[in-house]
Amino acid sequence: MTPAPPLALTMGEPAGVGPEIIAAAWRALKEGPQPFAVVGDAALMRAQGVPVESIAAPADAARAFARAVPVLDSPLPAPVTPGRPEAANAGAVADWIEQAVNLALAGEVAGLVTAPIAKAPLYAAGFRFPGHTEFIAELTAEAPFAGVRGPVMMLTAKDLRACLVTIHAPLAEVPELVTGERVRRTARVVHEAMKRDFGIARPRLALAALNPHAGESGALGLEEIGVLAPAAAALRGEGVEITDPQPADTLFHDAARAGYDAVLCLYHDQALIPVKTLDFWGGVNATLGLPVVRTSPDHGTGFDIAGQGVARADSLIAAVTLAGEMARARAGQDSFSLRGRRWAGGPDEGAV
Ligand SMILES: NC(=O)c1ccc[n+]([C@@H]2O[C@H](COP(=O)([O-])OP(=O)(O)OC[C@H]3O[C@@H](n4cnc5c(N)ncnc54)[C@H](O)[C@@H]3O)[C@@H](O)[C@H]2O)c1
Ligand SMILES: N[C@H](C(=O)O)[C@H](O)COP(=O)(O)O
Repeated sequence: MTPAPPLALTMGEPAGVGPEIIAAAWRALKEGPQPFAVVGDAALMRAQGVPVESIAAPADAARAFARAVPVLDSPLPAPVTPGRPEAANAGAVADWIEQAVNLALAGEVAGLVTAPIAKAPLYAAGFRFPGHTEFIAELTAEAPFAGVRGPVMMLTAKDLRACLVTIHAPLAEVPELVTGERVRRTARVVHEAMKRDFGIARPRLALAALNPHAGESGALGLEEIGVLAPAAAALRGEGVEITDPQPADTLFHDAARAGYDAVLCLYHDQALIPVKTLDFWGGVNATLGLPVVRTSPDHGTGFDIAGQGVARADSLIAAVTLAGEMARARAGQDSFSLRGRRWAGGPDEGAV
């Protein structure tokens, strides 16, 4: 089996569940066609009880992948205690992400998968971005990109792709942030990403309303009349197939999901509740509208269970699988899907 081009997998917060779920993901995927090179601390990877091979370049990953975790070694400055993030390591966590992005921009990897980071310790160390999404957007801002530039955060599980119009905004600020321009830009990014990264020739988008019953013709709020419906009409006028704002509670049942390829949700939990309800363990966070493919597990660092050997790798496995599929779609390769492949412990067909 010809291995796919490697992905870069950043280790994330070393005191979180990242190192152990990377080890579990490698055990599940090592016989499969999608190699990855870990960007992180080789000694910490080795401490997870898996064979590790330090490699000089991502091109060496495929050769080693079936027998050892390939690591582009970038050692941490301070020791790691599971569950207790160390400020001295925050710089290395950000550096790993930057290294992986640069490898993707240079074409040395097909995309990147990022193990969870903990925001608060990074903020305390001076990290000035809300999270990976905005950081990677900044790192790729100067790179050429033939399309409407994001970033747009998408959470996906099984057949649901939920794309966020606002991300980590306090709920009280959402109505003011949901402008016609932000809705139009998000929809354009999603429309193009469905074609570029998912091979969907004629994307069908749904738009969630903000207010109960989509505002009840204005009786329960005016955002649908004044902002959302006009934005949807303008988008349809430029060839983006998108619904008028729909009552959010009617958008996520089985039959509704069959009616669209992606749904625009106006705030964080409007997207993440249905995604994590549909498949808490197999959801994936993907960043759309950037020059690089990037996915991440839908969960965080799990400090309360880190190092206990109970963290599940389902979401990371799904993130690696999806990144490989998006990279192949983006590269215009055959629409071969990893989902059709089964290997020891890997995701079953349709698991995400
Ligand atoms: N992909 C990412 O980088 C990412 C995603 C979400 C949250 N975060 C960050 O992670 C930190 C902690 O976030 P949180 O506490 O809100 O959420 P969390 O996902 O870390 O933990 C929530 C609950 O889920 C459990 N859990 C998490 N991952 C698990 C796994 N793989 N297997 C089994 N159980 C698991 C935890 O034990 C905890 O009980 C925050 O700083 C947050 O911003 C990062
Ligand atoms: N997507 C996660 C969530 O919102 O629950 C998390 O915050 C990760 O965000 P980044 O991928 O931007 O780090």
